Amino acid sequence: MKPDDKKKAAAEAALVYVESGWVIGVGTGSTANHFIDLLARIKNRIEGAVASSRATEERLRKHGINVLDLNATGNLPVYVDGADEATRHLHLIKGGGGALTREKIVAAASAKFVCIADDSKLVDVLGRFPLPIEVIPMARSYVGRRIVAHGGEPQLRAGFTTDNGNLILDVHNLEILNPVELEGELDHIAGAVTNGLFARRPADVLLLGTDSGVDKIE
Ligand SMILES: O=C(CO)[C@H](O)[C@H](O)COP(=O)(O)O
Repeated sequence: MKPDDKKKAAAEAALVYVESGWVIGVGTGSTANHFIDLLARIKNRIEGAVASSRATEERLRKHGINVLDLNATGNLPVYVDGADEATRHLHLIKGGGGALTREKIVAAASAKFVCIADDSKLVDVLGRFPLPIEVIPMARSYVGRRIVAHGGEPQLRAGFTTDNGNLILDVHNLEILNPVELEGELDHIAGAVTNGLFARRPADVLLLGTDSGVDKIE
């Protein structure tokens, strides 16, 4: 099965976590896009969705799905989003699409985080995928030096600005043996808005599209 078909299968399996009358959180990326396209089929049964990026907001609106502001909804029952890497402990690297800050906010405000991905995303140790860090532009060099002190190799994502007007440093060569600790340490660097580790608020369920169906890890 092609990776995209596996992503679609995982997205379809996430629909059972959506209940009638709910406002749900929706992530960003190609797997989340499959989920949005499938969600359109049941759009009349849900109240609406909170988007984790402008791109997602646009796609939801195109399907006629009601888009709501997180400030108006309060906490959400469920958030559905993809990941760049995931472990069996449900720790994730996210932010390949650069939406990590809004994704982390919506995940934090949701009772359940359902992560959808194809099985190529499952790893034993996080870090082969470069860890994205959103930084305030004036802090780019400072944050970079602090990352080097952590043993990482930061690379500026060229020509990219986040929905929040910031930059992304993609950090290579990290072997992340303790994601909970590293997430906290990186959170304390001045000028680093968000790092792409989702370990302090991990996924609650991981739905992985495989050649033989969808595996559920929880
Ligand atoms: O974190 C993300 C965007 O910021 C995405 O969830 C992540 O990059 C996975 O993308 P895709 O579903 O296209 O493989």
